[in-house]
Amino acid sequence: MGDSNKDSCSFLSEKSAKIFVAGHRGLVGSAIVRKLLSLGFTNLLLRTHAELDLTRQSDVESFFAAEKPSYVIVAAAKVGGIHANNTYPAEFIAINLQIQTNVIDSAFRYGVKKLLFLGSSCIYPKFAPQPIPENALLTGPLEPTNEWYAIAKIAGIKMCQAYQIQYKFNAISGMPTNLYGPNDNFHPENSHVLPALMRRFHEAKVNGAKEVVVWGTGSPLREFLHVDDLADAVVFMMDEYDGLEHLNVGSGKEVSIKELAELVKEVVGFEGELVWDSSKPDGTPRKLMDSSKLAGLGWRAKIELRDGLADTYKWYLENVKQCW
Ligand SMILES: NC(=O)C1=CN([C@@H]2O[C@H](COP(=O)(O)OP(=O)(O)OC[C@H]3O[C@@H](n4cnc5c(N)ncnc54)[C@H](OP(=O)(O)O)[C@@H]3O)[C@@H](O)[C@H]2O)C=CC1
Ligand SMILES: C[C@H]1O[C@H](OP(=O)(O)OP(=O)(O)OC[C@H]2O[C@@H](n3cnc4c(=O)[nH]c(N)nc43)[C@H](O)[C@@H]2O)[C@@H](O)[C@@H](O)C1=O
Repeated sequence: MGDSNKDSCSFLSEKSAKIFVAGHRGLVGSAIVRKLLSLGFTNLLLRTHAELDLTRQSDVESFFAAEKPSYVIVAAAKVGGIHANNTYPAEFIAINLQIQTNVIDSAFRYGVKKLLFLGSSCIYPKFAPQPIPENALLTGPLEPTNEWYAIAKIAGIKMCQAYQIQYKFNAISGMPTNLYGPNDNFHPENSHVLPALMRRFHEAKVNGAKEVVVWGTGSPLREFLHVDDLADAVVFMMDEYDGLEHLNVGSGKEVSIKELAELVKEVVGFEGELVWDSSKPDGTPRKLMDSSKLAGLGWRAKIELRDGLADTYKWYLENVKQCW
């Protein structure tokens, strides 16, 4: 923690500071907005994709020149599950490199006090030691289904570090594990596993289907974190952390995809059978992160998976028509 630079760590005391939350309508961005509003922040700067396309460098520069935010949280990105990552590699590398490069560079040029960039646990090697410490970065080959996205995210971490080193720009990075919660993407093919299964089990229940297909073998292990816990961690890092190294943000608990499927089935109330489609990729066998650095600073996840699933299913039932 950078005590020598405590001035830039006063985020929580600046409730009227202008904060640009990029990607505020997404899973993560919307949770960050909820958290900031609940804490009493009054001056959030928000733009939809249609209002400001962050891949357009000159538009991003003009926006920062005109608005001059004090703080920036980068939750805008091209995001998707294993199938989307595997199918659209060009979009995953190009769009993510463009968005993050434009936002980080303009934030520095237009006097932003502090920026937080969000990566993902897929930055680590496919066969990293478990739980995965931050220093496992760049120690081995990546998981092929998402290496394009991972390369972009690694470039984002390195760009934050480079701007800290050369320009003393306070740009930090957090690496969340697999997330879920309100405002997730429930697309049948392009979403992540948890929203995909929630929708599939729900539709099977409503339609009286006897079976639900689940991808892969069910053996991969994943660590899930409710997005409200992530939003809490983001605010914590904005207030407390100025380090050069990225920080892992996880729940510390892992489940197999088979266990997850059984849990989602139970929460949704589907009573039929699971059928495994082993023609679909499993992806990384295991990616439990070591989040002890963040824990050492005083932050821990609070929401249990079962409670978070119930909360998300309630949201899904109330908002399903707005999901796509
Ligand atoms: N979901 C997960 O499990 C995980 C997510 N993360 C990271 O968290 C961050 C947010 O992810 P998540 O909330 O899930 O993603 P979502 O897809 O839910 O939201 C992405 C947001 O980015 C915006 N966006 C996308 N492209 C552009 C663009 N060209 N210009 C402006 N805005 C754009 C979208 O805007 P609009 O709504 O207007 O279209 C949307 O609000 C990402 O960096 C991701 O890597 C990390 C680990 C796991
Ligand atoms: C957050 C992280 O998310 C992605 O990585 P991932 O963890 O592999 O993501 P996933 O949620 O899509 O799958 C997890 C597991 O679940 C299985 N699975 C079963 N049935 C469905 C299913 O119906 N949909 C999906 N998507 N997966 C399914 C699937 O086969 C796999 O074994 C990265 O590309 C990258 O975006 C990233 O950083």
